[in-house]
Amino acid sequence: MDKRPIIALDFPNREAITKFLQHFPEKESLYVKVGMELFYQEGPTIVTWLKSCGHDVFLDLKLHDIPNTVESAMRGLAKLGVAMTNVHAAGGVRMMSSALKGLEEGTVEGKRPVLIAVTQLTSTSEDEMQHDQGIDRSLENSVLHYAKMAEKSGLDGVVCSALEATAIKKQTSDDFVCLTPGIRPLGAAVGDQKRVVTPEGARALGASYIVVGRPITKADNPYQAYQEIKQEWNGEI
Ligand SMILES: O=C(O)c1cc(=O)[nH]c(=O)n1[C@@H]1O[C@H](COP(=O)(O)O)[C@@H](O)[C@H]1O
Repeated sequence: MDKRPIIALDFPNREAITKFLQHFPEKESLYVKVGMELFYQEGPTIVTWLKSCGHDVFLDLKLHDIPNTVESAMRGLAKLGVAMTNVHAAGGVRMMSSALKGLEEGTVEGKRPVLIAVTQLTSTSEDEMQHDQGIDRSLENSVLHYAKMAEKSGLDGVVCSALEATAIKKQTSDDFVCLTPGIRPLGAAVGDQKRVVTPEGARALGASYIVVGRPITKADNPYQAYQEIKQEWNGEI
């Protein structure tokens, strides 16, 4: 379990991030997430820059394509030296294994980035999953299925809601990662998320990491919001 909540930097450009990070003490090393909104605008240099500021980066591009394409993309992304990255488990075992192969081969120095697979997005409800994806099982079963496929492919863990973390932990190895977005402190606006859990709830349910965006990025005082969420996540309040 990482003590730092991962902050989702869902901003359009570097200028907006610079403004946001001014709320934080300069020397504080954060764990931040660069997603597609930012990466598609700023490209790989945004990762290099955040790392040079002393932050760890989770590169969330949710790759999902044919195995050969994903393998080559991962081989290139590995050079950025991010701490963690991801693919969609729906791409299947062959695609996930290829992603891992590309990442391993592309890692030139240091440790290979942690590789995890998105199961069912935390914005998806069971009804939506069954209707839109035509999956005739419970949401928890679908997430568990994907988690086992990810483990079989050699991946380090999955992205899921903390609601499924306990069940996943029971059926996978001890160090299997459950990274959980959809985190909302009590009373916070839920927005488009469906399977939400508080920071304290995520800890109690066995999450390995929490990812938090809007409750921090849209707060009047982002640093205070971050500190409160961090304390709750670490069981300090
Ligand atoms: O892979 C992710 O990070 C992810 C997976 C998922 O199932 N749900 C999910 O919300 N995320 C990401 O986590 C972040 C959550 O942001 P907030 O809803 O603002 O806290 C966003 O950047 C999403 O892209």
